[in-house]
Amino acid sequence: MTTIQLYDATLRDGMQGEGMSLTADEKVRVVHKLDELGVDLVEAGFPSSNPKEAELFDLLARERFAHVDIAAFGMTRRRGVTADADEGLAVLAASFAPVCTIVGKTWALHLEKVVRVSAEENLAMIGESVAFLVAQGKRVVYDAEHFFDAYRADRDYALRCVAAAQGAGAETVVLCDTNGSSLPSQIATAAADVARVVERFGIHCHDDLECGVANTLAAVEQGAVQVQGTMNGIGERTGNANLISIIGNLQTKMGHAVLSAEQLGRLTETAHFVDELLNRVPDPQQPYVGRVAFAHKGGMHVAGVRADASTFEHMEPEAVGNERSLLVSELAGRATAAEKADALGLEVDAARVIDRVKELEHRGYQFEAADGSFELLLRKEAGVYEPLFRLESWRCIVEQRADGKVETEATIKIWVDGERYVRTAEGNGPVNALDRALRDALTEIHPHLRDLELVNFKVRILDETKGTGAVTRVLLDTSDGHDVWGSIGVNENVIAASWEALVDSLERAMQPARVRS
Ligand SMILES: CC(=O)SCCNC(=O)CCNC(=O)[C@H](O)C(C)(C)COP(=O)(O)OP(=O)(O)OC[C@H]1O[C@@H](n2cnc3c(N)ncnc32)[C@H](O)[C@@H]1OP(=O)(O)O
Ligand SMILES: CC(=O)C(=O)O
Repeated sequence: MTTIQLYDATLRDGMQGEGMSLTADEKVRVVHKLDELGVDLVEAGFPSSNPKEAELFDLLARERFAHVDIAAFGMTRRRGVTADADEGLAVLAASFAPVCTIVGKTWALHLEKVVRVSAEENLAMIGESVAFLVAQGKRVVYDAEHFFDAYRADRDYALRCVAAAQGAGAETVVLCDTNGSSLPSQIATAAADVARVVERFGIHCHDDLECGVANTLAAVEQGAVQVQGTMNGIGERTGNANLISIIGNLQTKMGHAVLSAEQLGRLTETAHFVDELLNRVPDPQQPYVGRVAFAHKGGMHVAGVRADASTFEHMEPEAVGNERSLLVSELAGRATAAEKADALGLEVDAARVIDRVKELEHRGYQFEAADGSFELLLRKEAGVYEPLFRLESWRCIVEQRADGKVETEATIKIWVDGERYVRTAEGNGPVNALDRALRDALTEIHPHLRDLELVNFKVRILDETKGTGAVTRVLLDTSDGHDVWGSIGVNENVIAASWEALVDSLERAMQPARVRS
């Protein structure tokens, strides 16, 4: 089977997306990550564009990569200058990068409105620019910008443009759907035509019609041997074709061994690494690598997965470094409760557990994001639940002073092992003050509760139409540094709802270690 080259454009085209920016050092880290993943070519940037890109190329020149080759990006010579006098091409020629990717025009609209050259002059710009870089010892990738729009406008001229690049020595000619305006059938027709004229062609798609990945695969089916894309599909406008999904599809659906099994197992961590560096929250629904890409919620689905995961999964999540999860909710059936209880080593009446979940969700609870509270519910049903303390009372005072400052103080009175604890604490809000007072008492007996961190606090009003009489749902995420769990509280009073979630979060921290499902 043909070997497909993986070409990552995250650091060039990806950075053309709104809000996308990385420092030169961060970009170097991305290249190392892509190298570990097994990407063949990384388009690191446009070295003649700005000082940061120039600095990046200086940094990259000192790095060593196991597999990846760096491509420097630029464009064909400007009109009216020779290739050897063109400043942009000179920067590419001087770069350490073994590969130079240059973009050139194909579409009459651009010849008329943007570069303002004749069709023949454009062919000369393409051929001379490629030939110049080849003569400088570079491997040249030629990006045929707007190829598919051009093909629809004037098929013969579009084919002459790519033939000119190939004739001048381009290693690969890449068909670009620059405006993302094409559908898979259009890509397939044009790519099949190109395959008759050009030996090695690649594909570069944008996602304006949400067809970026499908279009890329359609071109591969017609013989494309290089696939260009970006991590998580970042890029100009609606983004580029998502290389993560392209890799997943090529490898697991189309039989192209683009990565080793070990490298494929890094797909999820690589996708998340790039999101983290860009300060983006990973899309939970992203195919292959999203947090819920293999999450099952419908009771009938969970029952199927319990019998054989392939009943409701297109592949083993572990193969791409992801994991399966089962979501507990009012849509669950007995199988979900049974699976969760099994993982904790608990024996429960699964039907009763699910009835209880459904009844609680009807009252405003939501267990999907409250795995800690659900675990406690299971333990109560299994008869192995031990409360941390017995509550006598809690009280919160919020005081606004004349100078505008708001002070909060909480007092808790609890009983543990027959002993009464009364504690008062201040906080930056009622929940913080209650947490401090409660943990002040409990850490005397359970010191490790001191290490817990409340990492997320979400409040939702469930019946807005009732105004201040509405029910409030509080979701709390707690971390012990290794594990994060969610807990939930529901009450008409927001502080009471918060207290309930807080107590669940601490009680969950006291439960014995268990297996996750
Ligand atoms: C489809 C793509 O994604 S291509 C990559 C797009 N990415 C970027 O543009 C990011 C980096 N770009 C830059 O830093 C700047 O645009 C630069 C340094 C490349 C050029 O800057 P400037 O010289 O100020 O030109 P500007 O950005 O306005 O671009 C228009 C010029 O480029 C010329 N041009 C555009 N495409 C091409 C091409 N493929 N080949 C030759 N010339 C081209 C136009 O003719 C125009 O020249 P003119 O001003 O003499 O008429
Ligand atoms: C080259 C490129 O990024 C494009 O044509 O979309």
